[in-house]
Amino acid sequence: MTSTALPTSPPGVPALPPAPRTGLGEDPQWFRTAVFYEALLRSFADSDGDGVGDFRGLTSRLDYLAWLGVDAIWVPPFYPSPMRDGGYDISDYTGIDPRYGTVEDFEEMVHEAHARGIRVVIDMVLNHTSDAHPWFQASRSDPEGPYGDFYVWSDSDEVYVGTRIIFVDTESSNWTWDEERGQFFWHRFFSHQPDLNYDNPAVVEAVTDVVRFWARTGVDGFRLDAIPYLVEREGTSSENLPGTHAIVARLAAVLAEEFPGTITIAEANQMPSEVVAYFGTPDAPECTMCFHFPVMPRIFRSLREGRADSIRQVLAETPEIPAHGQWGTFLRNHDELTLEMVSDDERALMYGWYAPEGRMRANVGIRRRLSPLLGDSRDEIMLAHALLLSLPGSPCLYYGDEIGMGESIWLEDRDAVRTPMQWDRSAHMGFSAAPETTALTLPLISAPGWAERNVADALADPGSLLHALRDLLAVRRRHPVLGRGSFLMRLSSHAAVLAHTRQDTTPDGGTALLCLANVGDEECRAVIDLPEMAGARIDVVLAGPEGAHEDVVVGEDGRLGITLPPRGYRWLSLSLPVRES
Ligand SMILES: OC[C@H]1O[C@H](O[C@H]2O[C@H](CO)[C@@H](O)[C@H](O)[C@H]2O)[C@H](O)[C@@H](O)[C@@H]1O
Ligand SMILES: [Ca+2]
Repeated sequence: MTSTALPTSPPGVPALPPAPRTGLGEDPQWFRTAVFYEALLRSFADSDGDGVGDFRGLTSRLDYLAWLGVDAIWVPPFYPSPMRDGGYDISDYTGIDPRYGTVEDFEEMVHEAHARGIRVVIDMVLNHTSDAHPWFQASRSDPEGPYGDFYVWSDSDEVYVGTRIIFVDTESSNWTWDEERGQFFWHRFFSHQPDLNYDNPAVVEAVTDVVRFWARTGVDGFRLDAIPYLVEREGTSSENLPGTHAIVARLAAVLAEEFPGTITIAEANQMPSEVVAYFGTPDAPECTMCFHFPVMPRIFRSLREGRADSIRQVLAETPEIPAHGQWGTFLRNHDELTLEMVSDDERALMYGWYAPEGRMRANVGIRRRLSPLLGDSRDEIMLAHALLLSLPGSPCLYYGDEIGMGESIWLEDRDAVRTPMQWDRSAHMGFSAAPETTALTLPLISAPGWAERNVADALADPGSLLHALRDLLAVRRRHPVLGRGSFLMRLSSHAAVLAHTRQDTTPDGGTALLCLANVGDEECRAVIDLPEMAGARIDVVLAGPEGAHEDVVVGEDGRLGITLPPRGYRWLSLSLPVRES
């Protein structure tokens, strides 16, 4: 496969200035209040009728994303790749796979996104390459050559034995024997994805140049894929090691100096106590944002237990983060619903509730989409989003979940949740203008009840899930305290009711939002302790599910009593009365 390379500066020549980000506001803190949207390029919209989604297709749908209220898109890897891991197996870091379009198409997409006030975050896979990458080909054939030390080679596979295997469905070792070189090579993921050797300064230089290369295009940020695994050491888990942090900090310093305002998002599927280190420190910052992995399964767990304890607990175990940082939260993404960060008991519960059939599982997780996971329950989907949008962090939606798209567990691996976007009822559900006989990148969902869902129908129905989610996003946008404000868990008298406040700390007291969620499937009454809010005035900002709602007050005793319907949620704005001094 050929690639289309962007023009680059020869080594030693000062980098070109980044492309201007025309159309965007000047807010360097934009990521705090942003709603992100993962647009899986190959499955989003196909402009040229070859059955594969592409940049021009994505560009043609930006108006829809702007309408929905999306502030930033995350575009998964689009680089040349043998596509044995959905593009996370890169064979050319500075090219664009021609199936996705040209350099001009990419630049046009970034430009048009910016013109609509939408930022663009691209995926950067630094831990490993495809075995088809020329670096690996050179490394295996010429051990003494310039790329000989670019990967982690060993005469023995009895090295780093304390390191867990991540892709347990397919891999039995993190080492694979290479006949050509006559040595084992190290890989944390598939055996066709050799890990780069970050102990080699030439590797660090090479990947830093790759990051510079893409930063120059004017993208707004990078999702740093699989970042905990850069460096490995004997006698450790080879995860989150100091050497790995040093490399992330170095990358951050390069971006801050040469491309200020470019954000990084750490994909570190670890417990928050470990992840927090990927924010770095004010003196040595690392990432702008880090995904918070373990809160996600706890949202799902709480809905089946009818108790909010597990969410409370994981948030209690979440450390404070430096002022420059922000969590990234999500309900689903292009991978399995990962259960790596839960206990064995919790995992068994989650499989029982959400993956009763073996085919629904992949590695350590569940390869299903949001709507089918939640039994296509509108109330549960809305409640899950109300939680997502009110807990600390900037939320990321997954394409298609806004119309309740289904899954295909008959497809292999995580392709179950990567089927083409369903835009309308035309051929190929509006995803592609390809002839009816053309095989799409993946087959469309065919199950009755799921196959027909599409954006056009949802747009035409003011009562649709799509409209309800758009309204929810609009409420969040009107309340930036949900992105910027401090977070405090509140004491609730009912186990099913999660209560927390988000508060701005301005000299006059600022604003506070009380967010309530009844994760149970029965109506319940709860009393919430708000000791410093006695007598506060309350405005209802959000109330669901729809229906009549009682007026509530914070009594002079600092308590608020409320009855919530099954799966009910409320966002209440609290303002303290001005007291005479
Ligand atoms: O490039 C390899 C993989 O990298 C990301 O993986 C992450 O997802 C895994 C689950 O599929 C997870 O277990 C791991 O901890 C993460 O780093 C990427 O999102 C995957 O699509 C990709 O296969
Ligand atoms: Ca195409």
